[in-house]
Amino acid sequence: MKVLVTGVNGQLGFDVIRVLNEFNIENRGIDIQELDITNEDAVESYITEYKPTHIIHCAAYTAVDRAEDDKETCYKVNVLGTRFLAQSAKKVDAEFVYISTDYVFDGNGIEPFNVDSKPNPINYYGETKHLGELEVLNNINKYYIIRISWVFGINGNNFVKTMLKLAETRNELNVVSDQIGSPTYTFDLAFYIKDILSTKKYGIYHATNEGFCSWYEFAVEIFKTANVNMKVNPILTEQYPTRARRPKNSRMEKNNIKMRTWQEALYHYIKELKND
Ligand SMILES: NC(=O)C1=CN([C@@H]2O[C@H](COP(=O)(O)OP(=O)(O)OC[C@H]3O[C@@H](n4cnc5c(N)ncnc54)[C@H](O)[C@@H]3O)[C@@H](O)[C@H]2O)C=CC1
Repeated sequence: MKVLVTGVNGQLGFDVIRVLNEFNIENRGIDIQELDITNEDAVESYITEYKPTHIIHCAAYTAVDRAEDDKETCYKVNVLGTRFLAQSAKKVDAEFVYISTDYVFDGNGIEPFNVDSKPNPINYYGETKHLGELEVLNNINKYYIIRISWVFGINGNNFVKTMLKLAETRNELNVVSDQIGSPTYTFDLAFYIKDILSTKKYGIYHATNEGFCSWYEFAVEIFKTANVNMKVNPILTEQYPTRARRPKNSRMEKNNIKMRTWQEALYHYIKELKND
């Protein structure tokens, strides 16, 4: 196995490399400095030269609110970048892992979305991630599309770090309580992704830590786990307007995937953060 990982400076790519190294799997992690995935020629020559057996595509334009005003860049990275990578993967006969998101769904109802539910994104970022999925489906047969949600990892910024940072200057916070999903630790995802390689069970997957909660419940658990005193007040989405709409129901049904609960994952994550 020879694995190329994009987005290595991001949350997930960083942990994927950590896990591949732990298992002595030959790999190379790259980010925009080494290869801008929106440059078609550069992508093709990079991949035909390195000849990976697997590509784990974690790079993306992930600024959900900014995407509404910077559609061109978001499209180039999430749609064209994915197309170029998938086409080049096919040329060298590499398996392709595309990381997608709960934001491909509209969030209507209260039932979990399953892998066959129809995507219907309600913000531009979600739209481009869905178009990215279609690029994968149209360009390569050996693919794993893995939809993940509410990610937290050691490298980069996320909700957990934001909450703990706010606690340095505040003792009361309002947090949205009517968006429900599954917080997920990138380290757990990285193990899951490593295990799926070469299974040849190509298709679409939902991978998250076990259990659902609101951002409000997530925040309460973060402060409890980190032993921080904080008054957290539940508020409605309407009371916290953002540039991009967010789906209210981000519950995803998983197909035969058992991961530890988000609370257990959070406990280990905060322990790791404190050791930093
Ligand atoms: N953060 C989250 O809560 C969620 C993330 N996802 C998906 O998971 C994947 C990983 O997310 P994160 O690690 O949180 O993202 P991140 O934002 O931490 O990292 C993304 C990386 O992509 C790189 N990148 C951006 N444009 C590039 C370009 N033109 N060429 C090469 N590299 C470029 C960035 O430099 C960055 O290091 C993404 O596909 C994202 O859409 C899905 C659901 C939730």
